[in-house]
Amino acid sequence: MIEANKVSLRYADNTLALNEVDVKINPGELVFITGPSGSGKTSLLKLLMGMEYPTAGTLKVLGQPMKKGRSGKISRIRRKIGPVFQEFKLIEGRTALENVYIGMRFLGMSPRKMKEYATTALDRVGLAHKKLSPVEKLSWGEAQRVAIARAVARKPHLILADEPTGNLDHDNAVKILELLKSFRSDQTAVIITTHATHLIEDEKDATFLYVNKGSVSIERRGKE
Ligand SMILES: Nc1ncnc2c1ncn2[C@@H]1O[C@H](COP(=O)(O)OP(=O)(O)OP(=O)(O)O)[C@@H](O)[C@H]1O
Repeated sequence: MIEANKVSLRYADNTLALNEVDVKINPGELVFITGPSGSGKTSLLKLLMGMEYPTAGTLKVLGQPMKKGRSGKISRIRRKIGPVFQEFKLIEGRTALENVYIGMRFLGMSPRKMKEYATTALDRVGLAHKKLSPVEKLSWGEAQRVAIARAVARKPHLILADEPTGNLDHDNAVKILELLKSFRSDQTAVIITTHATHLIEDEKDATFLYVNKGSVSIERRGKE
């Protein structure tokens, strides 16, 4: 589902954010990306989302080569990806339900189906009772769960979460990780960057990508 061969990313100012990364991720994998601040974790997620392109090497996501000039095909791939980024980009003045709809707007679904999927997603994140609340009236943790509902409502094949445990106390960080992990399925891989290594060190069935100064090493644990 993801195949990176000697992928590098050099930004316009010449910063080498990723250096010859080789990684293969299979459908249904749970992946944690860890590493020091500035090591390249977000850059890796941006490549997977098609927000940046490799400046060397080859990257395929869900069978699609991720390179410049393929924006039509890449936007079709993006529909199969559910991103949860640090700044949630929820739309104020709109309800939780409307914010989840917005994530599905380009999928060509009927309004009835969209409502059904959005309602199910809000239910899964424990916010059915807040679906008609404007998002600015929600707590930070609730807003984060709306962002997760928005990412998962379309039933993506790949969920990408950038530092979802940041800004959360221990109990809520554990809950958010459990919630994200619950969306893993045979078809859906879940990839999470986190600084909270103490919360994931006991994971027995997961893949760990350790990023250090743009290099990535991989450890696979569990059911092979
Ligand atoms: N748009 C950009 N232009 C130039 N350099 C960038 C850009 N974005 C990130 N960088 C640099 O690339 C390197 C990797 O950054 P990245 O954001 O991927 O790290 P990170 O591991 O996600 O860090 P953090 O844990 O602090 O979020 C850093 O040196 C950063 O300063």
